[in-house]
Amino acid sequence: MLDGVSLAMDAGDAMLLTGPNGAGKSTLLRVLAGLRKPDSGRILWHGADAFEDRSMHARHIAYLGHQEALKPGLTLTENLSLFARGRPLAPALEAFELLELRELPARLLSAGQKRRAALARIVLADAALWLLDEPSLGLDARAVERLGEALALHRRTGGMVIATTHVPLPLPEAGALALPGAPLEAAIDGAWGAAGAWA
Ligand SMILES: Nc1ncnc2c1ncn2[C@@H]1O[C@H](COP(=O)(O)OP(=O)(O)OP(=O)(O)O)[C@@H](O)[C@H]1O
Repeated sequence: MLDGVSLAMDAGDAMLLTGPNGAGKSTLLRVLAGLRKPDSGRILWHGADAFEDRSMHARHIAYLGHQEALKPGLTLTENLSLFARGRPLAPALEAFELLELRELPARLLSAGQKRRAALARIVLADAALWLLDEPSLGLDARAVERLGEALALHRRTGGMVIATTHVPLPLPEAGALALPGAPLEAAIDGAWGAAGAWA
């Protein structure tokens, strides 16, 4: 499904992954995140193979999947603290207007608030490469604006973004990679493969 896919990123770059349902966008993101090994091809970070040193690769990555990965019984502050490694929470909470909700258990957050919390975790991660699977899913217009500001700040400071989407995202001057989708038999055969490199 991902045969022949090749992309390279530099500091400040952004890339949009598009394509029909089932085209392999989420799969490619998971491969890039080091969560799934490609059948063939390589992921290189400054020339070093990501799968030879997964913990090194993980340090460069902040990955947002479809699930928000919040512990429902913990407050937002407690949830984010799990990822903070001593970094202050306030800038990440502020970026998505979550300060007033910080003492609420995650189970009481609305779908859009949970998405904002998951995005705050990405900001907090302080990672060079953000891998975002449909980051604007469930966000209202104001939150999409805040997302745009967070993305712009990340890129201005040398960060990189790869995002899947079915809708326009506030990501100006992003490159685009359209995955065409694959015949059902190819998906069933498990024709995985990816090649990628970024300087
Ligand atoms: N672990 C897996 N084993 C086998 N097939 C899988 C696995 N995960 C996903 N697939 C299949 O791979 C294809 C690509 O899935 P993927 O989630 O990457 O698509 P997508 O482009 O992100 O789709 P969407 O736009 O619906 O989010 C689908 O046909 C899916 O059923």
